[in-house]
Amino acid sequence: MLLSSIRSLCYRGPSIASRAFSSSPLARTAEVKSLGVIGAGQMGLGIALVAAQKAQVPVTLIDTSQASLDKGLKFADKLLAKDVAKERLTQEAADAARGRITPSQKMEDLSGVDFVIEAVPEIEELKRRVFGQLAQIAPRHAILATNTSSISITKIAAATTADPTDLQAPARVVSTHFMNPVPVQKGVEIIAGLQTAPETVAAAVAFVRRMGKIPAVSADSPGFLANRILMPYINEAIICLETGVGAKEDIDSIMKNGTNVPMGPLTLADFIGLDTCLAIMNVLHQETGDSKYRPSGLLKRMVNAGWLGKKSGKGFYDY
Ligand SMILES: NC(=O)c1ccc[n+]([C@@H]2O[C@H](COP(=O)([O-])OP(=O)(O)OC[C@H]3O[C@@H](n4cnc5c(N)ncnc54)[C@H](O)[C@@H]3O)[C@@H](O)[C@H]2O)c1
Repeated sequence: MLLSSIRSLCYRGPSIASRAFSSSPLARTAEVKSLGVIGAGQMGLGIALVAAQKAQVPVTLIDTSQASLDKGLKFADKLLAKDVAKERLTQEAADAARGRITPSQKMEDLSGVDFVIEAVPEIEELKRRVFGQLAQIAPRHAILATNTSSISITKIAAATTADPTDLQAPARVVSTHFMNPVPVQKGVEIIAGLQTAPETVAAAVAFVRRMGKIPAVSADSPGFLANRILMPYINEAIICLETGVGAKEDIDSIMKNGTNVPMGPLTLADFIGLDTCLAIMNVLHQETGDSKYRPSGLLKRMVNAGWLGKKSGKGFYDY
């Protein structure tokens, strides 16, 4: 079922990129022996930690900010210590997982990895710049994955064409869209751009399975599946707050206790990050031109105020 979804979502025309890539040894994904993660924020850190623990591959974790790397690794230590305390993990396994993660501020340290997952902020220009660099640095067999929540994979893949001698780079770009928090959520959306080779999608599916995750395939459509459904729900909850339909506690309470989800939509928005929620709503609104996706005014004002949710200490609630 999943494989037929992959086939129907991937372009299967006679592209040079696709033909060249299909003979690559990476079609056999057991050969993914090392991972690079770009961005050590809440998503990148979680991806690095789960890959080190479950897929047991060495991970090079890149961030331009030393403070983010320090904060991320401190958080990894805390998560591992909690697992050891609860006897979900032995101390040896925790030490081994932590020892597989190497922090760095240099993209050049990705020159030997087999698979890269980018998790920098949801800004199209930034992601395009990172993929432009990555295509020049990563080995020519490496899968180049993005964790974008909403930006077109086709556009991100197109940013890898700076080197005219590397025709197959866009065919190696795919999305592995992990859910937050990565160590807890099982689902991962896999999205192919127009240029993505079917082998790249198969490699992504196989690798996230090695990480203990459950892949689901989506088309390269605004918001993909998860955020196309989730974000209008969160946005509507914020509009209900803004227009006085309910207090924040009541909005969260009725959705939590009435639809059997672990937290209400405003708490969830705080956990995701209000900047990320706004960025996704903007993509849905701009790409579809449909006013039903217009971001709430309150969401915009909160982001302008720097109230980004849990990560900034203040959102709909205080942290
Ligand atoms: N937060 C969520 O719930 C969630 C869920 C799924 C997907 N995503 C997506 O994952 C991505 C990352 O989101 P996040 O919540 O982890 O963001 P975040 O703000 O917590 O972390 C981003 C990190 O990227 C670093 N960074 C910025 N520019 C960089 C560069 N050029 N090179 C290397 N590192 C750089 C920052 O220093 C920061 O540490 C976004 O695309 C987001 O849409 C987020």
